[in-house]
Amino acid sequence: MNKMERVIVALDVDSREKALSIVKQCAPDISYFKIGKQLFTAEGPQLVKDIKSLGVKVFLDLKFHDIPNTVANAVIESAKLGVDMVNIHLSGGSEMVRKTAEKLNDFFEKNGTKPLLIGVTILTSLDDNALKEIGYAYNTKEMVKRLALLGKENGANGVVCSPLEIEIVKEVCGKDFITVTPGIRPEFALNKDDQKRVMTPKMAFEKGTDYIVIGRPITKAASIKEAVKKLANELK
Ligand SMILES: O=c1ccn([C@@H]2O[C@H](COP(=O)(O)O)[C@@H](O)[C@H]2O)c(=O)[nH]1
Repeated sequence: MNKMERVIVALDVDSREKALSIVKQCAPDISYFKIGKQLFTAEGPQLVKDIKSLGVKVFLDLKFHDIPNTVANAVIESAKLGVDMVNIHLSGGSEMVRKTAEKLNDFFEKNGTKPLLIGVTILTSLDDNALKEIGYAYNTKEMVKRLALLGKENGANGVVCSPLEIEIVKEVCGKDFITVTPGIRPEFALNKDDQKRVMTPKMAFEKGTDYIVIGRPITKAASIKEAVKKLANELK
């Protein structure tokens, strides 16, 4: 896959019309889109199916975090929508991850297809001070490493982490364990907004990430088409 095929654009908008307009403006250079809590809450599962029917890939970013039975069943409902990637919070614990992975494997046996199961490690909006405030005993790098291992050992296909931890995740979990990295700020839009652990897209790919997630630098650009072009140039 070339780099642009590994760019996931976050559709963080409040309506179907806006989401479909972004998808159209990104085409044909970008073919992977992320539906998160805002858009899903506004428009529901039908929009997920409709975006999938355009022939693009969908990452359903609902970051499930609950008791094992609830998370596993919610992930199965996501799989039924035909999405390509789903995620859960790894801080939900090993039993939650294992049960979800097992249920997804059963789903695969019956349907011949399943989404990638990706575990969220530490949100890219958090830094070491924020982890201290929450009461975590380790810094961001160590926490990401520990949670990534927990994910790998219990059946996740990869993790969401910041680009700063790509190398450590690959080192401890192996190069085939997928990294999905938000916290991406291209040279043409370096404002961090609420992100703390960031990197440029070019550097993130150089560090070995599998996918980058990018939202506002593209979706809030004066011209989405122009921003996509600039991103493609940066990645050349
Ligand atoms: O740790 C995480 C997990 C998910 N996200 C999501 O990625 C995008 C990033 O958007 P930007 O506008 O490029 O900052 C957004 O949908 C988040 O919910 C993340 O940023 N960090």
